[in-house]
Amino acid sequence: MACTKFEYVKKFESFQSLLPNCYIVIRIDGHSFHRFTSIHNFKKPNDRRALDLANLAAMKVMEEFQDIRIAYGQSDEYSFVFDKNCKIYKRRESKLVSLITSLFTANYVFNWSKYFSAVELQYLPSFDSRAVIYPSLENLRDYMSWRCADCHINNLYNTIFWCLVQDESSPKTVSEAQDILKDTDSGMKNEMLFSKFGINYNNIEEIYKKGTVLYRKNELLTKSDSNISRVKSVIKMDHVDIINDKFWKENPEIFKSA
Ligand SMILES: Nc1nc2c(ncn2[C@@H]2O[C@H](COP(=O)(O)OP(=O)(O)OP(=O)(O)O)[C@@H](O)[C@H]2O)c(=O)[nH]1
Ligand SMILES: [Mg+2]
Repeated sequence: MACTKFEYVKKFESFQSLLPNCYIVIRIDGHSFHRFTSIHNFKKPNDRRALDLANLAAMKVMEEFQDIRIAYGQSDEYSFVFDKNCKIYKRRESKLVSLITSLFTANYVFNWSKYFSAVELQYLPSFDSRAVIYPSLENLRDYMSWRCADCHINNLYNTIFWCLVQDESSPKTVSEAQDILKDTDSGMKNEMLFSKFGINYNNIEEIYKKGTVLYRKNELLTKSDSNISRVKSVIKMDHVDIINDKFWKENPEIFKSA
C-alpha cells in the first residue's frame, strides 16, 4: 500500500497484549437477557432450547479456535479458556475479545431457528465480554468452580422461586416468593421443594444444576480394515461437576495437545 501523508495516524493505535504464560479466559455474557428472555418467552426457570443453542454456538467457537482447550457455559454466559502458551494474534486482548464475541453471537443468531423454530426473533441479541488471565491451574480451576457454584446456587433458587410463583393452588407474587426465600439456605430450599412440590432436586437434569463443559479429549482412532491407529483431538460435551478433582483427573490432556 502506498504511503500517504495520512498514514501517521496509525501510530495512535494501541493494543494490550495479555500476559504471557497465563491462561486466558474470555467470558461472554448476554446483554440484558432478562429482557431478551422475557420478550422471547423463555421457559422458567430454564429453557433447554436456549442452553442447546448457546452450547452449539460455543462448539462452533471452539472448532474455529484450536487454542481454546475448555469452555464452560450456564445461563446467558460462556467462558472460553485458551492454553497458557498460546501465541494466537500475539495475545492481543481486543482482537481475541472481539473475535470470540462476534463469532459466538453470529452463531447464536444463525442457529436460532434450529431450536426456536416457532419463535420469531423480535430483535438481535448481543453479548458483552471480558478477558481475564490466570497464572496457575489452581487459579483457573477456582475460576471455573466459581462459575459452576454460581450456576448451582442460581438454579436452586430459581427452581423453588418459580414453583412458588407458578403454584396453581396458591400462587405467590414475586415479592412474596422473594420474602419466603430471603433467609433460606440450600438445605431449606431442597426441603421446601420436596415437601411442597414433590420435587427431588437431585433428580433435576444435570445440565441445569451443573452447566455445560466443552473440552478437548484425545481419542485413539483405529480403522476397521487395518490396525493403523492415530490419536485425534475431539471436542466433548458434558454436564459434570467441574468443581471436583474427578473431572480434572480423568482429563489430564485438556491442556496438552494431541
Ligand atoms: N426464563 C429464562 N430466563 C433466563 C434463562 N437463562 C437466562 N435467563 C435470564 O437471563 C438473566 C441473566 O442474568 P444476568 O446476565 O445477570 O442479567 P442480564 O439481564 O443479562 O443483564 P446484563 O448481563 O448485566 O446485561 C437471568 O437473570 C434471567 O433473567 C432461561 O433459561 N430462562
Ligand atoms: Mg447477562
